[in-house]
Amino acid sequence: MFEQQEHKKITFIGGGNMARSIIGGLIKRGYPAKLISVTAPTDRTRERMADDFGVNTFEDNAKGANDADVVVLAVKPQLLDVVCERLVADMGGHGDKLYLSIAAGVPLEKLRTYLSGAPRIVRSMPNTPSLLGLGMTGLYAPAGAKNEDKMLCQGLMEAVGKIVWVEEEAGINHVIAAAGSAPAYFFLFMEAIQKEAENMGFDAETARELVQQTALGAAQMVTESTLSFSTLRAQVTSKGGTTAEAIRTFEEGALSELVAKAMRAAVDRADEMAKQF
Ligand SMILES: NC(=O)C1=CN([C@@H]2O[C@H](COP(=O)(O)OP(=O)(O)OC[C@H]3O[C@@H](n4cnc5c(N)ncnc54)[C@H](O)[C@@H]3O)[C@@H](O)[C@H]2O)C=CC1
Ligand SMILES: O=C(O)[C@@H]1CCC=N1
Repeated sequence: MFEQQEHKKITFIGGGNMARSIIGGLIKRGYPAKLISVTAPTDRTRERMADDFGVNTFEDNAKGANDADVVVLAVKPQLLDVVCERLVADMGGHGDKLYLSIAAGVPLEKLRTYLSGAPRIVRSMPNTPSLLGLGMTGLYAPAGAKNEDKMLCQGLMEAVGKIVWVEEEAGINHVIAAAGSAPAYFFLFMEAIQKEAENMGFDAETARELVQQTALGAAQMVTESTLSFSTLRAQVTSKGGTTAEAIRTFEEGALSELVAKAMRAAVDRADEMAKQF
């Protein structure tokens, strides 16, 4: 998978949770650490990146990005304008580099403005399971983007999980709702089950074990089966049994509607961010 990227140097601007997940996933897949650089303002972040993954680190964004082929924009959305403008000013231009943004809610046209008209920009929406090579990333490139650039970004993100291209930029916000933010939904659900298992008398460790092994088993069943989610659910739900009562309780609480509302709230927030940042 890395043939075409063998000589590509990647610099991550920002070394937070998401950059860490992608870098960890790349290293796990055998991407050479010496080709990866990370910039971050704090010593601690840079030290952790160097210690954990053996990548190059820089305090100065432009120094880190100067000889990169691909610059991954991995700072918080609200910092992107300042960070990008400073970056191109310090590099003396956009350098015709390929920029891959992972930021939620910052439209490509705004990125292009912040990056002084850079012609090669791809947007992506990854998620943190990338760290384990189990990421799910949405990618968007504008009409006219070079196929070579698209394939490079695809190859990078495929190295840490699965990818899907969206035709319209708005699709990136739908990927946020269904995948980028979604690990947190599952964690929340697990937190709730663990909490009640503890209320029922299990110690925290046992409660966690009950939840995590069940979540892992369920996710693995979904992955290995061609059956629909609802069929798999039906297989657990004996007529007149315990699961039926639990599911009825979820339905009474309109769980599906609540999930839909939460996903729409994530999209709305991304739309709002697009106006702000
Ligand atoms: N956390 C997640 O699950 C996901 C995050 N994203 C996107 O990834 C981006 C980063 O998010 P997180 O990693 O969660 O945030 P984070 O807060 O963990 O990381 C941001 C990083 O940027 C660094 N930073 C701050 N100012 C900087 C500067 N001037 N120059 C260079 N680096 C600077 C910080 O030190 C920090 O390491 C955001 O745009 C977010 O929308 C996208 C998908 C999923
Ligand atoms: O919460 C956020 O805004 C980012 C984007 C998707 C996951 N984390």
